[in-house]
Amino acid sequence: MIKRLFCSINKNKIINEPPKLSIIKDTIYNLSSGVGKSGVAIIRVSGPQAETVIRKLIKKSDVDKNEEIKSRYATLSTFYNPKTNEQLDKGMFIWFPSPNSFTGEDVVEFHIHGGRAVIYETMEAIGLIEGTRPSEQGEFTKRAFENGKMDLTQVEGLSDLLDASTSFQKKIALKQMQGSISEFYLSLRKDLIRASAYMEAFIDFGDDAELDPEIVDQSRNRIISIRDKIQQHLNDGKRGERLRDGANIAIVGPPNAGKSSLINLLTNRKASIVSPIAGTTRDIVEVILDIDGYPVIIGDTAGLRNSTNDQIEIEGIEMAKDRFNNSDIKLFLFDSFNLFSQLNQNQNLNSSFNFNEEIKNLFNFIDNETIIIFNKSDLLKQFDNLKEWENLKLNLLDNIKKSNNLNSIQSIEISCNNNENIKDLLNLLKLNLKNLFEIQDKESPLLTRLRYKQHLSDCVESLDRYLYYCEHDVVLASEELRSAILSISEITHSVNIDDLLDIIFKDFCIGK
Ligand SMILES: Nc1nc2c(ncn2[C@@H]2O[C@H](COP(=O)(O)OP(=O)(O)OP(=O)(O)O)[C@@H](O)[C@H]2O)c(=O)[nH]1
Repeated sequence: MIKRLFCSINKNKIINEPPKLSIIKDTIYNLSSGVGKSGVAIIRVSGPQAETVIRKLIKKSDVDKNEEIKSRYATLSTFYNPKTNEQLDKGMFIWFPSPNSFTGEDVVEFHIHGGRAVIYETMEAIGLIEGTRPSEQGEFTKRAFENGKMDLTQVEGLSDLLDASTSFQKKIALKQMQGSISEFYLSLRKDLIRASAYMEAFIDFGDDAELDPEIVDQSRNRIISIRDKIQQHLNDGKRGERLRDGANIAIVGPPNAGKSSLINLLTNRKASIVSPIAGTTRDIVEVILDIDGYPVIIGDTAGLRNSTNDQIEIEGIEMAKDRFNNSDIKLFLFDSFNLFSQLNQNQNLNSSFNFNEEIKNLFNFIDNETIIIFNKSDLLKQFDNLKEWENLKLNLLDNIKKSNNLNSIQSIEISCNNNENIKDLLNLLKLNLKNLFEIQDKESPLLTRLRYKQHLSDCVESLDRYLYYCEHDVVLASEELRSAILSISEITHSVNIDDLLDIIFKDFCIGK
């Protein structure tokens, strides 16, 4: 049996460590507020020279040379160029001495007027002070990470927060930045360490120890439940991906049903061409929308018909079908007037509707996330047999439900021209989006990065191998447990840190 080697430390031995090198870091500065003219601009300075920067820029009377600068206090002051003594601006500064600052270093924030010249001259003046230099992209956050102010998931949360364009994205990013994801993964890690304690102890005791089958069983059961928890977290139904990229919504239907009219109504602008000519939309017209805080990409597709010889339109129809099949929410639009006219001509509810093959094929893909929309309800008002229209709708929905094995089917009647029921349609969409985005298991956070997915999958694989080995080979089983723990640890504190940091901080702005 392989035994672990321990290094014993002789406490009486005097260890001559090499003297520690004190690495003097540059003091970095940059504009932390947005670029461009603004009421107030904030220049952040971080590093050992931060206090010197304050003292060099302000008038002596504002803070006496020997006086301690009040921390976390907004001090009104006039700022001067330390070389020319020319006034730069009148504003405020806030002093955050280490370690209670964003970066963990000494930090000062100058709140000045947001004009280009004021910002430029103030930055130039700070640059005159020895040991200072402009920050690189994400360098403030990098220092915060290096100083243990945040872990990797929190840094990524901050990056997402800066990129968030809808309120749901913001909500999740804020939670992540404040440590919700770290807490979840750290507690999984802790559970794994606890569950592995027995195996480790057994190996440490060596050949003399006997495996207590009951304790092995307990340990194995604990690992199985942790493994299942991770697997459940991994099966998040692509919620995390959707949060970043937006949910895909496709509008499909026969030509002239009003698909472009609907997308224009939902987006409140003319995104797609509306015309009475069938086959107007050929390509997929995509619009990014924020519906109730959820990010959404909505696509208007080519009208589905098979009576065309137009090669471009045929290609557009193929793309529409593909988009429909791969969408999170499908809006299947019909022209109510057209449908009802067919009935009035045929007078036979049971006869199959005159749908073209392309439409009939797509019926197979109608699922729980499809909303059947009967548009142009305004045109129905001219008929006096509307009861039959209700029967016709029920008949059609029933047919689809039966052939697709669905318990229920979502449908709504609207008029794009008269704005009828558009609010109700939006509410239906919001409900569907809520189900898509919001996780049922409140304890488990959203999987917002592919990186987490990879480490978690590695962890599950190691745990599966552990479960296989633990019956026959305790050492190998224990090795697998250790590598499972390492995989989880990598999420918050990656081992290949430099490569990863470069990727993460590349997305940051210079003042962050
Ligand atoms: N009366 C009425 N007409 C509508 C309504 N919605 C759309 N239309 C009209 O129907 C015609 C076709 O509308 P579009 O929005 O271009 O239809 P489409 O489904 O995008 O058509 P294709 O691009 O050919 O697939 C236009 O003349 C619209 O003004 C509605 O609610 N009521």
